Amino acid sequence: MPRIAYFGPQGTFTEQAAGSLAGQGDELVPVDTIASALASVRAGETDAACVPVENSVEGAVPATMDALADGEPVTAVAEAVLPVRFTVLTGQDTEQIRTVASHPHALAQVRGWLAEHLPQAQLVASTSTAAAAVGVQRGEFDAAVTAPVAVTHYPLRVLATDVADVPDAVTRFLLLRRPATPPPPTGADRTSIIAFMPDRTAALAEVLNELAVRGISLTRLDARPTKGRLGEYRFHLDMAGHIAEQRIGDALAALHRRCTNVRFLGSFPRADGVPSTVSATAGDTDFVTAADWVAAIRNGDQA
Ligand SMILES: O=C(O)C(=O)C[C@]1(C(=O)O)C=C[C@@H](O)C=C1
Repeated sequence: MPRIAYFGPQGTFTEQAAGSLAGQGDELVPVDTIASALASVRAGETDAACVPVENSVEGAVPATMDALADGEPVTAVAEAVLPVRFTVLTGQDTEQIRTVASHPHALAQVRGWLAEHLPQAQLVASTSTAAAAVGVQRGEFDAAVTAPVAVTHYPLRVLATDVADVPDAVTRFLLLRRPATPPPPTGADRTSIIAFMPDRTAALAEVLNELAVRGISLTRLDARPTKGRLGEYRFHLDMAGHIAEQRIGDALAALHRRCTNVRFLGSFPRADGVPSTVSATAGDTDFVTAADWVAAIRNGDQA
């Protein structure tokens, strides 16, 4: 039976995402950190891992960026986008709540609500929203900001539901496997890479230009320090399109020439189903016709 590791423990938003991406009969395996979810796939202990990648309010999840960049390559084969509204669970009377724990991304999305309803409480970072609920059960914290499903696993008092400073917040999750042939293109795909840049003037501008001249639309650009010298960064880029498409393959080949290293993180269908727009001169046939023309010249065969 295929096993999917997910960022747990039971009752996280990631468990919900993993459930929506799993096939029938897949076993969901909770692990405590994002790094250990990816480590279990790399080691072959599980077949896939589900982790959060970005939130519409708080941005990228740094632990996921680092776990994708370090270690053996893994590639995304699918994504899910979930609405994120929180439930506040407690084991105390409201007046006695002194500490509220959750994942830092979750705390950041309910800061306004906490200031209004629990102004006396100190905020404590936990490894995940569900880990905060476990902490409340153990008496380590007085309240936890969790995913709505957490209450089915951790029978605590529900202090509030539907809590969100930004009502339409969503988080995007990836399903990752050991590298294999990407799923076939659908016309509404995303390609994800990490570009390790040389320390050279305009290096990032050159990379972005390679995408721009091929009419490729970026859907995300995030920087993370390489943890080497101060000022050295790697860039996480998501773009509309699939590596099977000529303009994407051609652009990635150009980045391979320009960057210190490019890590391919997958081409997979977009959860929002938005089709890629292809400019008038960057369709697959434009590239094939152009390549045939060059080949003909090289063969002394110019029409
Ligand atoms: O802790 C969880 O429940 C998670 O799945 C992690 C996570 C995140 O990393 O952003 C997922 C969605 C919410 O934005 C808050 C926390």
